[in-house]
Amino acid sequence: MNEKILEIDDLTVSFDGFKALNHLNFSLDKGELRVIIGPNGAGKTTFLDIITGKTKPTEGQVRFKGRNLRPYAEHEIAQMGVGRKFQTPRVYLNLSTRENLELAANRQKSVIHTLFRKTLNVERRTVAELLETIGLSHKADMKANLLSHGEKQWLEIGMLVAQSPDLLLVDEPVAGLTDEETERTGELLLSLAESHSIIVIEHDMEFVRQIARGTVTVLHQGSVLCEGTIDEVQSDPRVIEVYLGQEIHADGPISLQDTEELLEVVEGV
Ligand SMILES: Nc1ncnc2c1ncn2[C@@H]1O[C@H](COP(=O)(O)OP(=O)(O)OP(=O)(O)O)[C@@H](O)[C@H]1O
Repeated sequence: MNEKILEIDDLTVSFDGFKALNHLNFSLDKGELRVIIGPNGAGKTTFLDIITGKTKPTEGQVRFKGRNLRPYAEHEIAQMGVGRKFQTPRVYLNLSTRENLELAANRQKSVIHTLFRKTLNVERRTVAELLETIGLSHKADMKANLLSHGEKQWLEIGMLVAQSPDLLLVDEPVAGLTDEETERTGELLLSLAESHSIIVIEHDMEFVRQIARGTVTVLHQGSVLCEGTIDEVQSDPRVIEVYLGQEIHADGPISLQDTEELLEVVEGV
């Protein structure tokens, strides 16, 4: 059996009695890139909040590298090797691309000797390597405020990678990007997936098709509705139903093309 980097058992998160996550079970293999999709309100953000320690479970357990995360604060979980990329880039606009990366890399150095990370699993990449990875070597000395939205996203991904996380959590990385930027973001995530475990939350189904090489997880009403390849989940009548918010009655199996058309309709709403 593959080594698990993340294991979530029977997790429930209640907000004043409302279950944002409801008896959710999930696991991620070390080195896996997993895409999570789900309609609005499915619990995707709460799911990431639980892994990073921003929100604590009402019931159930999250284990990262075999360790129960419950006793640890958000910053401690980050030091243990969980990096999160928020939807909106959080880079220092008055600093250059290179300076932003240097800052992120140095921040890691200062915590290297903490209780949790006496040795680094992944050798820290140099700033020059990071610039190359994110495709911004030619803009290394440009102030971040002059970068495009897509370039800021890549810079922030580079800043996360500078901290050598074992697990990267990426929340809707292509919202507001051009088609070309979206494709390049996909290529960047696929190249990072060669050396990291990654969870990507995404709405854009075309982008999901670009990056999903293995299992896709569909969340609905705080639980895992189904898991499978992108083709399997897109042709699963339960997925179509929750995306449309209504029951689909079909005499025969629903074809992938039908599903894609339906999803396009849903996304276009
Ligand atoms: N702090 C909170 N207090 C009360 N309810 C909350 C809180 N955070 C989230 N919820 C509710 O939990 C449910 C799941 O929210 P969540 O943001 O995790 O969903 P999501 O899948 O990320 O949705 P979206 O795709 O719209 O971002 C929603 O119904 C939301 O209103």
